[in-house]
Amino acid sequence: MAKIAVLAGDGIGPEIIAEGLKVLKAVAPQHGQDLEFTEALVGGAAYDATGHPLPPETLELVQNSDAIFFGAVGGPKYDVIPDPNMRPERGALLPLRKKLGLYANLRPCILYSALSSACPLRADLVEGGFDILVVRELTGGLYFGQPKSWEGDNAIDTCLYSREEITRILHVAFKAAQKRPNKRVVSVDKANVLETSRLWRDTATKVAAEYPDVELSHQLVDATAMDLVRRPQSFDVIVTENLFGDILSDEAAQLTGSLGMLPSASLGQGTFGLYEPSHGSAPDIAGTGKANPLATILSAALLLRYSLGAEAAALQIEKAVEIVLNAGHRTGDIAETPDTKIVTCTEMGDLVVAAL
Ligand SMILES: NC(=O)C1=CN([C@@H]2O[C@H](COP(=O)(O)OP(=O)(O)OC[C@H]3O[C@@H](n4cnc5c(N)ncnc54)[C@H](O)[C@@H]3O)[C@@H](O)[C@H]2O)C=CC1
Ligand SMILES: CC(C)CC(=O)C(=O)O
Ligand SMILES: [Mg+2]
Repeated sequence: MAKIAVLAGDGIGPEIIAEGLKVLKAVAPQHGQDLEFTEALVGGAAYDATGHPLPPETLELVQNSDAIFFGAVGGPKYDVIPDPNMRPERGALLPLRKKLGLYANLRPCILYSALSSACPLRADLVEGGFDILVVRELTGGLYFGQPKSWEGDNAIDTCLYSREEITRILHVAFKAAQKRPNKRVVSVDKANVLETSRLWRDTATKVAAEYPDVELSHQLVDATAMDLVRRPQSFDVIVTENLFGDILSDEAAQLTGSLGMLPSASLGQGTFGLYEPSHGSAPDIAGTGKANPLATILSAALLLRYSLGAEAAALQIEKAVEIVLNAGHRTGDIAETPDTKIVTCTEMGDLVVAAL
């Protein structure tokens, strides 16, 4: 039996996780997967209940699980907690990633053909769709480097990377590229001004020598941001550091129609992983039924693929999502026109279950 820790979190977290669970519970038995789900508090919900965004019980649960199914954390209510390290993002999500060694964040940005008109780009730029895999380094860089402080009118964040940290994420990217038809990696940095980026570029060039079948190119992050909207189809695998990957993947997500379409897998050395939509807690739509659960449902597929090795089950979910989209069902964020009939978060989950 595989143990899945379910951490729904804040805002739309509980709404989208409910739909992801529905799908997991429907598909797993069809593939001989016996899953045990245990829910625990995280983020603002945990802070409200226990005074800590990552209570020891939650940490213990995840450390004894095979995978984490995660919603989202944070929201304006928690931005005023005096100690920033007690806020949901810095007090729960980042420590979870770091403590569990989840350094590789995979974000597959795929434009489904049914959603081509939900993409904000000109039709001729995305005809035939695109399939970009963003490989984001997740436990280093500016989000974690010390010192980190704000005193009076001065604040500091530290960007720190070791060659070892860069090497291991590059191997993830090159191995992923080897399995894809185009076998191309763009390593994104800011090597014209940042020392960490100079080390990154040097390391990328060295690691590339071990993958002669994969084509490596380097690009500065500002130009990548531009090219994503100018020629998205030119990208295959993008590998980059934590902050750049955070920003570029939201940009790429919108090209697929909505941030509500972008799943993610956060992986380390073994099969353990944390699976969450790439978006946040969307406080502006929480409780309205407007949340798109597809990023979470697609993250459930990644959980089956990477932590449980259940490729057929993962493909079944991905196919079901495609069927639902091809049939014209839309949540508001991916509606093409004001006249498009909108389904709720729960209805979208039900439609995917029905299409499995
Ligand atoms: N992994 C996590 O838990 C993350 C947490 N956050 C936190 O979430 C809170 C809100 O942050 P924002 O900057 O507003 O980012 P956000 O990703 O929550 O929302 C950005 C925009 O996208 C929309 N959106 C996001 N997910 C959607 C979905 N599934 N369906 C339909 N629309 C969706 C929202 O309504 C909003 O207009 C903050 O406290 C932030 O720190 C942000 C990103 C990731
Ligand atoms: C707390 C943030 C780093 C979360 C986020 O924006 C992300 O992981 O994409
Ligand atoms: Mg982000």
